[in-house]
Order: sequence, then C-alpha cells, then structure tokens
Amino acid sequence: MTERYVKICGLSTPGTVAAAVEAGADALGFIFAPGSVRTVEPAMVRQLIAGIPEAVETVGVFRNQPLDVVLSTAAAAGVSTVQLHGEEPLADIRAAQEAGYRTLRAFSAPTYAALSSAGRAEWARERILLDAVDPGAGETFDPSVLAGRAPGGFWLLAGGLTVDNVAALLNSSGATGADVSSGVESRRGVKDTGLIRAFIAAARSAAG
Ligand SMILES: O=C(O)c1ccccc1N[C@@H]1O[C@H](COP(=O)(O)O)[C@@H](O)[C@H]1O
Repeated sequence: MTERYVKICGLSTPGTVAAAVEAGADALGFIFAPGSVRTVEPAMVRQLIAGIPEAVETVGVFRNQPLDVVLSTAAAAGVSTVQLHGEEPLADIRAAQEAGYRTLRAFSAPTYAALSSAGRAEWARERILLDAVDPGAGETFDPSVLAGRAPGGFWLLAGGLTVDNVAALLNSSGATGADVSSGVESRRGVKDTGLIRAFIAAARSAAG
C-alpha cells in the first residue's frame, strides 16, 4: 500500500513549517502569487526552509506571472518546485524544468475535465493538481466531474479539503495525494499546528 502524498500550502511561520515537517508532510507550499492573504516574500521563505530535510519538497506557488518573475523568485527563495496555478502553457513548465525545478501544474477541475483527449494527452507526463475554481478559498468541487477523466499519473487533489473529508475524497477520487491550505487554518491566512498534524494523519489513513 502506498502512502498518500501530502502538501501543506500557504505557510508563513517557523512554527507551522516545523509542525508540518515533524508530522511528515511531503511538501510545503509558499504563495508568491500576488494579492493573497498568504503571499510571502522570497527572502522570508529562504529562512523558513533553511535546514528542513531535503526529501521535503518546497513549493513556490505562482499564478499567471511572467516566467522570468517565476524563475527569479524561485531562485531567491531557494525552493525545489514551481507550482503554476493559472493558465500557464506547457512551455513555462518545460522552462522551469530546464532551469532545474520540479513542477506542478494546477487546473480547476472543471477546466481539466473539459479538455479534449488531445488536450489531456499534452499534460499526461506532468504532475497535475486539480483544484476548485477559486484557489485557496476553501471551496470543494464536485468530484463526479472527473469521472473517467482523472489524470493517469501523479496528481494532487485540492479545494476545500479538511480533516473530516480528506480520506473519503482521496479514496473516491484516486488522487495520489492531497494539497490543503484553508482547511488547516484557524482563521483565514492563519495556520493551526494542531489542524496540520490532524490533516496529515487523516490523509495518511486513506487507503493507498
Ligand atoms: O492559497 C492561496 O491564496 C492561493 C493563491 C493563488 C494560487 C493558489 C493558492 N492556493 C492553492 O489553493 C489550494 C488550496 O486550496 P484550499 O484553501 O485548501 O481550498 C492549494 O493548491 C494552494 O496551493
């Protein structure tokens, strides 16, 4: 049985980064997209991730930003992975990979489900993240839109995940893992270490 992959996103403090790492998170996410309550500076992220185990992916989250901004911000922060959460083309993913980053390309679930088979084939080799329409808003999406249309490779489920729904949604969707932000916050933009620990335990309890 394979353990589900868990990404805790929108981190901004040493205590919540430490809690996520200690609880076994596979990836930590930092928001570089402008305009979010969770947006952080690259220099701060560099300090937050100094000394964490190399096996933990550190993910810079971008949304429709110019490629040169994505690459320079990721380099300044020292993250391992670039998550493109807008309408970025495959060429941007390839450029990030050529610059040495791992990548995640996020789609809203309805957008991904509406892709033609040729459209899905274009993304078939990439690591995919499927989210609700409004990223980081704590909204779920109807998993039935993905019936017969879920990605065939590594993909993360996001959008309104919580301690209470993550195991069931992982099991029903067949996702490789879970990505959460709002569901581990005590109030918008404020992460809760207890919820982070409980979420990771709940995601791990899903059948692999
Ligand atoms: O969290 C944000 O503010 C954000 C801003 C811009 C792009 C993506 C963002 N977050 C992503 O949203 C999901 C988590 O959603 P939820 O809050 O758990 O419903 C995750 O993929 C984040 O990377």
